[in-house]
Amino acid sequence: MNVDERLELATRHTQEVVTEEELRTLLDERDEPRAYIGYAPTGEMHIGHFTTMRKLADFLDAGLDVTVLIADLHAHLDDEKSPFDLLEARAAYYEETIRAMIDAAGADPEGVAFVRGREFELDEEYSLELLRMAAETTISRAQRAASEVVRESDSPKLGGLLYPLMQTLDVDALDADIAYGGVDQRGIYMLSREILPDHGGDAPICLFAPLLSGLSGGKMSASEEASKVNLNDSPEAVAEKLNDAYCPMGEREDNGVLEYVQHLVFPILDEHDESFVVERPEKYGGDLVYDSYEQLESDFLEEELHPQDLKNAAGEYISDVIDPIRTRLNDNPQLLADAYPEKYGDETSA
Ligand SMILES: N[C@@H](Cc1ccc(O)cc1)C(=O)O
Repeated sequence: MNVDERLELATRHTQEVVTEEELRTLLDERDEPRAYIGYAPTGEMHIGHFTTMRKLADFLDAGLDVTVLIADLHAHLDDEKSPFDLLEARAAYYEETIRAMIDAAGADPEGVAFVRGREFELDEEYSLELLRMAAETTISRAQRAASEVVRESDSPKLGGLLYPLMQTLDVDALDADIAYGGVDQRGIYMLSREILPDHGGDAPICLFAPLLSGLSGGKMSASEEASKVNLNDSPEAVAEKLNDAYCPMGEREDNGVLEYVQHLVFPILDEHDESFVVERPEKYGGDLVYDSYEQLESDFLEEELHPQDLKNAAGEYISDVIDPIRTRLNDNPQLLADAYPEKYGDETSA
């Protein structure tokens, strides 16, 4: 593969690359540059996570050395989203689910390194550099950097300010050339680009995935169950969420159904050389077969493809795509029971 091909693979379906020139140079100079993505194990994982994660398959194909950081301490630093005594259980659930997602995306999870934050974030050298950074960074700068990520509150805690500094130090500790994440991570990594060179590291090249709409229109919300498909939702639950989704005839804006078909379903179908089939009775014109998202979208915008038909088909494809992950989680109910005892604990603790 030449540099252009690797660049195209590494950047497709992303929203922003900072900067493409730096990335090209990196790919040109190095056969196996290092990329990482971090996840703070807080709420349950959903198809938004899967969409972001799917790109790791592209990274591996482009010859990158990929690390997934399970940022356990960050999950607690962010307004105690995860209680301290649940960090290990949530980290275990995230790691297993992420492995299943990588597998379902057509890549080999064995080819990805997994690391927990606390394995290196408590090292002396790391801690010392963190204190130096804390001494130099203003509260308002740290707050601004983390504002899209750390939960807002009327009385912000110190943990949320250390959060972006530690995320910055992680880049260096993991020796990553590339930081990848949702575009909500942008503020933090722009801070990293600015200050890391003064702290013994290099400014990371950043790749940002788009943040997709929720299914009920507007942003996907962790607290709004109907707005997202969880990775352990049954086929019936997926069908129901899709059926209730916001998907007005001929409209693209805030249309989560279209976005998931574009960013999750099509890339995975492409991987298997399959097309997207919308089954329709003969009297409504018969089946529609799409080989590309662009064809599907143009039919939808021209109102050739009815929202209900799209929802039915999208529900089945999304359900198929998450099926191997659902199976892994159902085979090991203890993972969810330990990670979210209030929601799943009773089912298995008898
Ligand atoms: N900020 C990321 C988690 C993360 C933590 C530390 C990192 O180094 C990278 C990413 C999130 O929102 O989930």
